[in-house]
Amino acid sequence: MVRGTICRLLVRDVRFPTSLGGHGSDAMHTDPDYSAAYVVLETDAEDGLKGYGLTFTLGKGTEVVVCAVNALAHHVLNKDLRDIVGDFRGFYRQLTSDGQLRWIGPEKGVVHLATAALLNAVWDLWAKQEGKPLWKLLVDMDPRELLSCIDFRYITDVLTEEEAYEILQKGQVGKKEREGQMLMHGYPAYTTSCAWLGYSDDTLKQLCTEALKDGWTRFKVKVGADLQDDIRRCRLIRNMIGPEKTLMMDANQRWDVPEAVEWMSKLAEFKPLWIEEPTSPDDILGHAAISEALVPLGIGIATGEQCHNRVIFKQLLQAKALQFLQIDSCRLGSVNENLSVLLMAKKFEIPVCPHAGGVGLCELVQHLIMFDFISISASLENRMLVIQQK
Ligand SMILES: C[C@H](O)[C@@H](O)CC(=O)C(=O)O
Ligand SMILES: [Mg+2]
Repeated sequence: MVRGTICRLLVRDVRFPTSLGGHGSDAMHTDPDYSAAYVVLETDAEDGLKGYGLTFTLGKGTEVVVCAVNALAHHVLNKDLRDIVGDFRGFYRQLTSDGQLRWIGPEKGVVHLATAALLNAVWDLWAKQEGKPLWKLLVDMDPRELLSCIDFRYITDVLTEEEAYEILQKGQVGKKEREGQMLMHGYPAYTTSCAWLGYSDDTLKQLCTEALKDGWTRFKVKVGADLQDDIRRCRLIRNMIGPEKTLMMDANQRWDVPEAVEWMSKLAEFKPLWIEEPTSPDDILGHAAISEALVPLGIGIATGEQCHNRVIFKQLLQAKALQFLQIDSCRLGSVNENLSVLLMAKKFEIPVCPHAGGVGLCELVQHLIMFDFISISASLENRMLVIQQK
């Protein structure tokens, strides 16, 4: 049973100097310091449990997100946790509809990252009070209760609550077996850790050798800054992993639409499963055009790590602009909004391969994707998550 009134909210600016080693670097983010705005919620309940939530940032931006969390804090403080989760849709909408703060969103940018951090902390607290990991809380939840956490505003033209209910009802079949499968075998994963853009060829070779030794079979390489470098690095990694293993490429929004098509046509010989974020995350029709040109070459489009909200995902799906959908546990408005995107992806039969890798993301996203497999998608085909290589 959920319990207690939220009596304290702490938010910390946590940063790691990853830029010093080029870790996490790509064609647009050459000096990322992996960071997080980290929220801790305390209640007056005697159990002493706390809710921990975060959103991922790249360094200096963290102080701005911390400010936004503080600006939203009054929506959470002194609230009874039962009232929050008892009307989670209403609470999500209260946060995202703040009459003054929504002007600097709405449901996008810094204020939405702050919403994600706060709501992630609420979900964590709820799961802890129920004595379950988050994925299990979601899996065990009655479909109607689960749907009551989702704000369907702006997406009912593609997914009504009743359709979502039918999806969840169908997902009940074989649920126990899939849960057992997850506990026994886990979820398929890939690594990006060998091939950040700032790494030398020697580092790439060394990390790739270690990854192969550790049994990795799916690899992602950063591309997009210099074509000749990309050709050399992609050849190197493809030669090392062989023709059978899976290779993905990630351009982190570097290109114009025609440039993306031209560039990827030159990298097609390395047989990438997908090109990720080929252009601006806001350019839905641009993604559709790139997809139309590259799918015949066997290259899918993956995007989502910088998609603001469910509306952008809705339109990407409507426009057939992506073949792999990458939710982000800390950019969308927490579990609430991620649930709506998982359900839309199921309706369009597009596999979800979440974005992760940054501070806390791999840990968070496991819960969402396990729930997706057990209760929604019931499929592992063309699906994987990303885990940090040790
Ligand atoms: C700046 C981040 O490291 C970014 O490159 C992550 C990313 O695009 C990914 O993991 O995918
Ligand atoms: Mg990416």
